[in-house]
Amino acid sequence: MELIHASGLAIAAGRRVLVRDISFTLHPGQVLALLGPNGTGKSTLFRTLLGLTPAAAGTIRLQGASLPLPRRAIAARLALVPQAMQAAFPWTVRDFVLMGRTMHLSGFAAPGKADHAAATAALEEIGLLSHAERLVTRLSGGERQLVLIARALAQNAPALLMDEPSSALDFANRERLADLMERLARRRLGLMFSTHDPAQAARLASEVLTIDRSGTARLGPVADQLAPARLAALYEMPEEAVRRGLGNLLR
Ligand SMILES: Nc1ncnc2c1ncn2[C@@H]1O[C@H](COP(=O)(O)OP(=O)(O)OP(=O)(O)O)[C@@H](O)[C@H]1O
Repeated sequence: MELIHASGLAIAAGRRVLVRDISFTLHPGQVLALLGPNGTGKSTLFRTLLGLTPAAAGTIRLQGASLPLPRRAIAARLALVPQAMQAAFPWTVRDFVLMGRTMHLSGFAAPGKADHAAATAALEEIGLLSHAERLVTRLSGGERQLVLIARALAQNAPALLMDEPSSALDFANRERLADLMERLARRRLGLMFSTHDPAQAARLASEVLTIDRSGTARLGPVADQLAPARLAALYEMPEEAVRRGLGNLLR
């Protein structure tokens, strides 16, 4: 069963079409990287897949069901790790992660045993269990990013959209996240993540979707998409500069 299927999709910010003709499929166990210069529409693509921003054209199917779908039906199929936490309220880490369970609760029902167990498992998975009673407003940027990942895991959706999930993480936590993503893929979750780091895409993904400044989307295997000439065209920079930037990745 396809977790996500996008066909002829055009994404827009307000009335401005950002990217035309995006087509891709995410299968269970697949890791798909999303690469492109700043402001080309990566976050907007995620918002569109989640039904939060209307598509300008094309179709999106989540596990065979076409958008638009009720919020709960989307949340049962797709979880998002957003780029940054917008938490003005001093929730504890545990309560914040429990919000990932909202779609499993009816109305204003209080979280039950299964919800607490899912939140605990998610915190444990990301190594945050000892931080469960801290306030999210007092966490560092990297710790907040880990909490966002835990909240998405607690949702128990079969597919995860991760918007630059390691941008604030230190080297050790980046490696832990990479290990976690590999574990999740082995458990047959589908993962789609945006990154500005071709090395991270090369390490984790089998396929790469790129969006360039002209609004063109291109899908292909990692080896083709991350070739220096292709990256040079994508980022509009000299191939020599790409080769310098990639350094050891090419050796
Ligand atoms: N709510 C909004 N209203 C109007 N324009 C928006 C809105 N959100 C985003 N945009 C515009 O849409 C374009 C794409 O933004 P988006 O955040 O999707 O890019 P991105 O590829 O994720 O960027 P980055 O790599 O910098 O995170 C940008 O030009 C941005 O200014």
